[in-house]
Amino acid sequence: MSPIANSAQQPLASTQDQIPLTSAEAAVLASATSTTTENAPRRQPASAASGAAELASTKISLLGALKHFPDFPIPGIDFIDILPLFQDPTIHGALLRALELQVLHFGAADGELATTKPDVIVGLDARGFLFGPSLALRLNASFVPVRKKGKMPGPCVTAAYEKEYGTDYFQMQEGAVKPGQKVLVVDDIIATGGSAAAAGSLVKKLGGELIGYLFILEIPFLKGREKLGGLPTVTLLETDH
Ligand SMILES: O=P(O)(O)OC[C@H]1O[C@H](OP(=O)(O)OP(=O)(O)O)[C@H](O)[C@@H]1O
Ligand SMILES: Nc1ncnc2[nH]cnc12
Repeated sequence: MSPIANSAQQPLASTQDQIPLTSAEAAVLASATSTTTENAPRRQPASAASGAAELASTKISLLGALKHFPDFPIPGIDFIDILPLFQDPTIHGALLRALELQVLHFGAADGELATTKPDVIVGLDARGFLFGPSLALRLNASFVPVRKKGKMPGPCVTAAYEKEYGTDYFQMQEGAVKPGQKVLVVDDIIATGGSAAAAGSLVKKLGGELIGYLFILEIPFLKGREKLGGLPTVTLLETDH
C-alpha cells in the first residue's frame, strides 16, 4: 500500500511528484533550526536538498493521515477530515513544525526569514483552534479566536459569510486585536474562502493589519484564494481534484 493511501474515494495528491516543492519551501527547511527556545542547541543548517526531502516527507505523512467522507455533511460534499493529524504525536509535531516554518518565511524571498512577524494569530472556529494556539506560542504571538455567532460575551463585531456547505456568522470580541497589530489568519481548510474572507474582514474592522492567511489544506478547484484580496496565502497541502 502506498505510504499515503487513505480511506479516500478520491485520492489526495499522493506522490512526491504531485507535491512540488518551491525553492522557498526547500530553503525554509534548509535554514530551519530544531527549536525556537533561546537556550536550546541549534541544529546545523541542512542543505536545501535535505530540507526539501524533509518537507516532502512531512507532507506525505500529513496527506496519508487525512481521511475522506463522501456526502458529509450534505450530499455532494467530499469531506476531508483533518482530525487524525492530531491523533499521532509524531504527525502532530511535524505539522506544527511545518506550519511554524511557513510563518517564519512568510512572504520572504528564497532562503530569507520574513521581516514581518505576526503579533497575533487569529484562528477560526472550530478547527483553527486545534493548532492556532500552539502555533502562536511557538511564535511568541497572541492567539485570538474567531467564533460562530453567540458564543462569546461582551461587545463583538460580526460578519456574515457563505461557505462550501451553508451560510453562517462569525464574531470577534472588540479589543481582542489592537489597532496596528500584525495579524495572520489560520485555519485547517480553505474551500470556497468564505470563512477566511469573513475572518479577515473582522480583523480589519478591529483595526488590525492583516498580513495574510495560512491553511493546512487547500481545495484548489473551489478557488477560495480569489476571495482573499490578493494577500499572501500559504497552504501546506492541497487536494488534486
Ligand atoms: O472556505 P470555506 O468554504 O469557507 O470552508 C472552510 C471552512 O469550513 C470548515 O469549517 P466549518 O464551518 O465546517 O466549521 P467547524 O470547523 O466548526 O466544523 C473549515 O474548518 C473552514 O473553517
Ligand atoms: N470539503 C471539506 N472538507 C472538510 N472541511 C471543509 N470545509 C469546507 N469544505 C470542506
